Amino acid sequence: MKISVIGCGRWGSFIAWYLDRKGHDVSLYGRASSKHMKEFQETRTNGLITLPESIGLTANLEEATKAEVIVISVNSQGLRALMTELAPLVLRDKIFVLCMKGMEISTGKRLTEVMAEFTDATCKTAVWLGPGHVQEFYKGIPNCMVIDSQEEEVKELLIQNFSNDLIRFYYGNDLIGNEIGGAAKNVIGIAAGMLDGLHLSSLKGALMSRGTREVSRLIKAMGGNELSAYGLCHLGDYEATVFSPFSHNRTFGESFIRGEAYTDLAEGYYTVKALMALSETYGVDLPITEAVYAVLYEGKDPKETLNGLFVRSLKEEF
Ligand SMILES: NC(=O)c1ccc[n+]([C@@H]2O[C@H](COP(=O)([O-])OP(=O)(O)OC[C@H]3O[C@@H](n4cnc5c(N)ncnc54)[C@H](O)[C@@H]3O)[C@@H](O)[C@H]2O)c1
Ligand SMILES: O=P(O)(O)OC[C@H](O)CO
Repeated sequence: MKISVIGCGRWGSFIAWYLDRKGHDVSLYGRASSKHMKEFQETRTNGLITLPESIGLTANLEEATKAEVIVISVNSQGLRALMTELAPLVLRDKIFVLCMKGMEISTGKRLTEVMAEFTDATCKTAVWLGPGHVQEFYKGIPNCMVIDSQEEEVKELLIQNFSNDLIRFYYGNDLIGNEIGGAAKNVIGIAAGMLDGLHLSSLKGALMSRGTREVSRLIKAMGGNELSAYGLCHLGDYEATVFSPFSHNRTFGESFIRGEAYTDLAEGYYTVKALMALSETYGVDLPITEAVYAVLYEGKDPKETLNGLFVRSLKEEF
């Protein structure tokens, strides 16, 4: 398959490497101003991954849209700007694959809903979610992921053509649940980092249990399948987020508690805002999300906020 990957950061560059390794004809697009693209053009490496010569590097967006499959892996808040830039090219008969975990804060939309504003009926959109860090895949450590789409034939095509010994893909069947679950796991990842920063890592078991529970409530209220919170998009991603030293979201949470600056993309920092709005819209109680929001955006003391979670009225577990 001829595939373009848009977004040449940590994840987009890995996807390009992975799909090239799978035998596809891959090119990687990055803006000419991008430091990631400059690094790849000059050295073919970003320190995490080295791209073989078989992967074309381009800073020409029109060229990137010639492929039949267009994978997008930019920061979630940047998707609308990217699609606005693509709009004059009038794209038809394309399959877009979103490799991103977030939601649009300004509208509260899931990323496939943002895509729907920009694509016509000839274009199809899928999401690719689940656990995995470049550092591990690149060493040959396998993992399981999920691809979901409203179009059955698109799921089939992508899963058949993308699976191999490194990634076992499952067929998703709950776009709402998978998108919300994938985005929300980054907020739980920040909470996990905060616990690490407070030397309370032993609470991560409870975080896993209660985090999945609150996300499952939200998914159900939004019309999705609550079980998706226990699937690869969310619970299945906790090892890579709640526990991994490679997780940007977990590291961001820990750095925040320590008062240290953190500059890499931590999607949960933005997603927490979108989840707060959804909590209100759907009337769903999201105590962990609220706690993360209070610490990040309202300047609340982390330890006191945690104590606040413990003194809420006592309730049934399920
Ligand atoms: N296991 C997984 O599924 C997994 C793993 C890592 C990251 N991710 C997701 O991938 C997404 C990207 O994360 P990352 O860690 O690669 O971030 P990153 O900051 O390393 O890379 C993002 C890239 O997007 C580029 N970009 C932003 N707007 C653009 C635009 N309009 N046009 C072209 N390029 C644009 C930036 O220049 C940057 O190079 C996030 O949503 C993240 O949650 C998923
Ligand atoms: O490094 P993080 O926290 O952005 O997480 C990356 C992936 O989503 C883990 O599967």
